[in-house]
Amino acid sequence: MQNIYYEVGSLDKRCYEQFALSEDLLMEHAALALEKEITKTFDKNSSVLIVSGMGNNGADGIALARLLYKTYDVKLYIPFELKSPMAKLQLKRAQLLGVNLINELQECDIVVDSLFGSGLKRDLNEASQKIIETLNSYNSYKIACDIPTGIDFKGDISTLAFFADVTVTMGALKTSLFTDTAKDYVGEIVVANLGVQREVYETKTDLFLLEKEDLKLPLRDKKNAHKGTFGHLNVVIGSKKGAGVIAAKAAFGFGAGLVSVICHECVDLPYHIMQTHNLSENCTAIALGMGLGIYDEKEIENILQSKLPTIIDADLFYEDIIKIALQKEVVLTPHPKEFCALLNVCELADIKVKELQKNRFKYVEMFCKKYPKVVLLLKGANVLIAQNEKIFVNTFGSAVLSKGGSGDVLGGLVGSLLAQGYKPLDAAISASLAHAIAASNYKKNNYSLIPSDLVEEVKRL
Ligand SMILES: NC(=O)C1=CN([C@@H]2O[C@H](COP(=O)(O)OP(=O)(O)OC[C@H]3O[C@@H](n4cnc5c(N)ncnc54)[C@H](OP(=O)(O)O)[C@@H]3O)[C@@H](O)[C@H]2O)[C@@H](O)CC1
Ligand SMILES: [K+]
Repeated sequence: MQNIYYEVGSLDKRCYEQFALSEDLLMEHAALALEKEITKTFDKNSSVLIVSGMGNNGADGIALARLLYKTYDVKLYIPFELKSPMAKLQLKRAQLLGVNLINELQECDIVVDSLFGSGLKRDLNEASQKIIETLNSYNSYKIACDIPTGIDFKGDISTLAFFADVTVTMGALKTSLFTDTAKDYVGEIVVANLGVQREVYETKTDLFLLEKEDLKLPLRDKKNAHKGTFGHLNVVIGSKKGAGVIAAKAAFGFGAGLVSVICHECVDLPYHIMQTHNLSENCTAIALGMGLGIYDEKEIENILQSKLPTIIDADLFYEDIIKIALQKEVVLTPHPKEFCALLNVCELADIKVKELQKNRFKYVEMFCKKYPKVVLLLKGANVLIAQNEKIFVNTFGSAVLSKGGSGDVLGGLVGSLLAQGYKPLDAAISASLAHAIAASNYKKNNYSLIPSDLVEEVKRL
């Protein structure tokens, strides 16, 4: 797990005040990290186009031009008059060496975007948009300094943004790199140390980036065990029966000892999934909401009042009845539209998906403040998993999963881990990672995955 921050200005300030590091020194390390990203892959004499803006992001790029001078074929393009004192100082240094300043963009082996960084405040003007458009059209290897130009501090893009292969971000990870909008632009993310190790630079945070190592599979180390040792999940089947059946199959494949569906009509089930009319006596967790449709209010009310660990998905986010469960440690797995409905039901906000997507962290925080026991898993290109004040980001998902049924598999995986005794937050984290990593292991192509393929990949983790 890695730390994430809303902003790192205060961490830079701490470096100056507590460790007597200078802005110049921090910037030198930023430029060294950019240099490393080039020298590790590209041969000497490769051509490098560096596009530098008027602020300190630009200054990082100009410092890089100096570091690469003589070994690489550097072309430095500065489209606007420099404003920041550091940028002016870096340019003076570069000019004293004789760095090649160019007046027109030229396609090179490598492009470094240091036009705007964390200081981007307004929409990109026309000239900047034109530059980014041209850079994006190049076949070059594209490196963004700190953050791709065009992505603002909230992670939003108002006009357009630089498409990076890699983003070398300065000091620490920022939330702006992990919005759904930013996902297509940031490429691989590398953190640059700014003169001290990250554990020194970073302070306490409640935001975390999940890594593969955070996936805790339900591996069995007990030898003296029977099926009851691994729990019994009850999946409530609704009017769209397939959803619950998909969840039940996924749960079984992810280690639940027993899985039953609660359904009053006949359902086509594999032999290893059982059917019941009421909660099973030895039930250890419940999954409900997927494909629910029209429901019996009394029955759902009873289930929501149960003390058993519960995962709730889909249709119930639109219903007032869900409030019964929100003072408990339930796991909720809404997609953005469902989360908007839930915020409305909970009288927290009346917003559309567009507004939510621009402020995912804000609305997740708002919800968790009101319901600190609930584990919220907000689906998206980057999944946010939150409880109380902590938010975890899962970036392993991809468009492979953009299919009907993927969410039902996730619900089943969460339910399976709950049934096996995982704490709700741990169940949500490991299920979400298993879901996304399994999908990325599917090698056929990125359009044909169906729920049963996904479950097969989960079984192979
Ligand atoms: N602090 C540190 O210790 C370290 C900082 N580091 C680096 O500094 C970067 C942050 O630097 P920064 O604050 O100077 O911001 P930056 O992104 O260069 O742009 C600001 C300039 O752009 C202008 N401007 C803004 N929007 C505009 C628009 N739409 N259209 C036109 N102009 C616009 C704005 O003008 P103003 O609003 O002031 O009029 C201002 O002049 C950070 O990303 C990292 O790379 C690293 O070296 C590590 C150490
Ligand atoms: K940039």
